[in-house]
Amino acid sequence: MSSGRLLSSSLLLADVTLTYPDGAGRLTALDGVGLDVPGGTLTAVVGPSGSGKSSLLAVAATLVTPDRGRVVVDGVETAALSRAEKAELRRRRLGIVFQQPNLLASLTASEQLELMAHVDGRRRRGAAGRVRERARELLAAVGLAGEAGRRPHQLSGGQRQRVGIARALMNGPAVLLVDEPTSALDHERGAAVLELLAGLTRERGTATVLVTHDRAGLAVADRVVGMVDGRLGAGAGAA
Ligand SMILES: Nc1ncnc2c1ncn2[C@@H]1O[C@H](COP(=O)(O)OP(=O)(O)OP(=O)(O)O)[C@@H](O)[C@H]1O
Repeated sequence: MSSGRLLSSSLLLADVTLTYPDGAGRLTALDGVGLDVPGGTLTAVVGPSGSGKSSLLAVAATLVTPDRGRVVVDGVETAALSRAEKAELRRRRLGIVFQQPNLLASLTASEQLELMAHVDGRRRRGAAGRVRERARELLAAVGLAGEAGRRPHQLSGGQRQRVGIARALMNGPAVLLVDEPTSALDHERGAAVLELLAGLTRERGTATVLVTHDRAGLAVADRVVGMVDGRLGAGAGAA
């Protein structure tokens, strides 16, 4: 094991501060944030608009570099990585689920997932068949075994979000970052998507961070943290 790796947690943020330019000064979006999410657990982050939730996800995703602090993804310290190394880390160890799944209109559900594996670029002999098999397995895991051949316009909003979740899991990520996955869904479909995320987190051992306003999200979480003015605190019931 190289010295840059830690085994204790799959996502660790320590004393993370992020500021943005704001006129003549700086706006503090994250203020000394610490978060430790072990594999196989789901942490829900709740908080008012502008409190820093999206910034937290962007930093955890290595899309934005904080002014200060550590971001450790699956044991890898990210501070010293080049842009290319961060991109590879994202492809191999991070899964991201967005508010809208942004599926490609011309591809079937299975092809949306297969594309992820090809972008990942790990090609082996016979890989295409295995990639297809994995896509089918994941679509079955999100309850879409019968929909693998359907294109986005033939799927409901909830089904499209499930495709987005399966796609995020395609490369076997250690860390799953989820941003308001139920905002476009009715209560019942939203609750089902959140239950699914919690189940997949335990089954696949991902360290999952879920930003949500949805009370059903709090119910499925192992831990709820509240975000106020860029700071994290215990947040059970804070939504
Ligand atoms: N690219 C940026 N440049 C400047 N300021 C930004 C930028 N992104 C976010 N901010 C500011 O940082 C603060 C935190 O924003 P962030 O989007 O992380 O909050 P949020 O909790 O996700 O909000 P919402 O729930 O509305 O999505 C806000 O004051 C916001 O205006």
